[in-house]
Amino acid sequence: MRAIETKQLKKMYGSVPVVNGLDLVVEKGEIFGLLGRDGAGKSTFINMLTGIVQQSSGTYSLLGVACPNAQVKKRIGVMPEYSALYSSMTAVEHLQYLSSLSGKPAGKQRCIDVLHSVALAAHAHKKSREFSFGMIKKLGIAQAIIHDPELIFLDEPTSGLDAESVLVIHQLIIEMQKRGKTIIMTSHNLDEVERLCTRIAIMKAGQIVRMGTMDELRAFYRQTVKVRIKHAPVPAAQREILYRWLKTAGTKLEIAECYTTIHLEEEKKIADILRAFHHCKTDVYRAEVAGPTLEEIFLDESE
Ligand SMILES: Nc1ncnc2c1ncn2[C@@H]1O[C@H](COP(=O)(O)OP(=O)(O)OP(=O)(O)O)[C@@H](O)[C@H]1O
Repeated sequence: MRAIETKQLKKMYGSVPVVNGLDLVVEKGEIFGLLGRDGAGKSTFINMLTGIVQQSSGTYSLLGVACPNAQVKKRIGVMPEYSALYSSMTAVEHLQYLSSLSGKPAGKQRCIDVLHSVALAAHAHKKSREFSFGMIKKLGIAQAIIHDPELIFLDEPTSGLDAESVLVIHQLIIEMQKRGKTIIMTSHNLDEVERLCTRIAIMKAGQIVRMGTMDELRAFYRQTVKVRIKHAPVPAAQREILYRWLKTAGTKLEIAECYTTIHLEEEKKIADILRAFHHCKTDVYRAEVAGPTLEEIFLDESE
């Protein structure tokens, strides 16, 4: 079953398309990562799917049901971007209250169990006015899952949390997936996305510019091979000829005194590069060939 399907989903603010006609399918059971620089449109996209923002055009369905739909809302969980908390209510009281609003009131023990799963059980009975930023964030995740939803939206679930809490949240996300839940998450933590997500979409200016599993993204980029060469300083008389040649041989050339990095379309061009250095009377000490990391893919795409 499809957890999410959007067709040409669009949001305009004035004349600016902030989300520009997105077609996306997320299958049930996926942990789907949305990446993109600040302002790429990730939150707006999620806000449309969760009914917080109304789309300008296009359609979407959640859990196989055309939306917006009040019944489906009960089957999804949303971590709020900014939690509006009642200062005199404890964590447990918040969860009890919020779950009752969702139509699936949670008992005290269920609340404590969920707080435990987000590493907040120790503060279960603390009033929210005494909460730190990290505690508020964890309560936001607890709020998203308290009613045991099938589809969970997490907007930067671990940003600002300490390392131990990050691990607890990662474990929670993995366990939820094992229980058949679908998770869609945004993150600026590329390691996290790489570790957790079954598929990743990279957003830029309201559009998805690249999407796939980590292996697919890597395979796509494997077409360009990054070669980093450590070499002797290039003799002044040879510089122009070598640099001109390198520019025609590859893309994304970075030149420093004794290091040159170049992206090549084909691996077999590496030999030509090394010959060019030799021809220009420059000793090569080391040549490293690297596939792209997710960070490089992300930065390339969102430039
Ligand atoms: N209510 C609004 N009115 C006008 N413009 C808005 C509104 N909400 C968002 N925008 C603009 O839409 C664009 C996308 O914002 P959005 O918050 O969706 O990006 P994002 O990818 O989630 O960024 P971040 O990673 O910083 O959260 C930005 O240029 C933002 O300024």
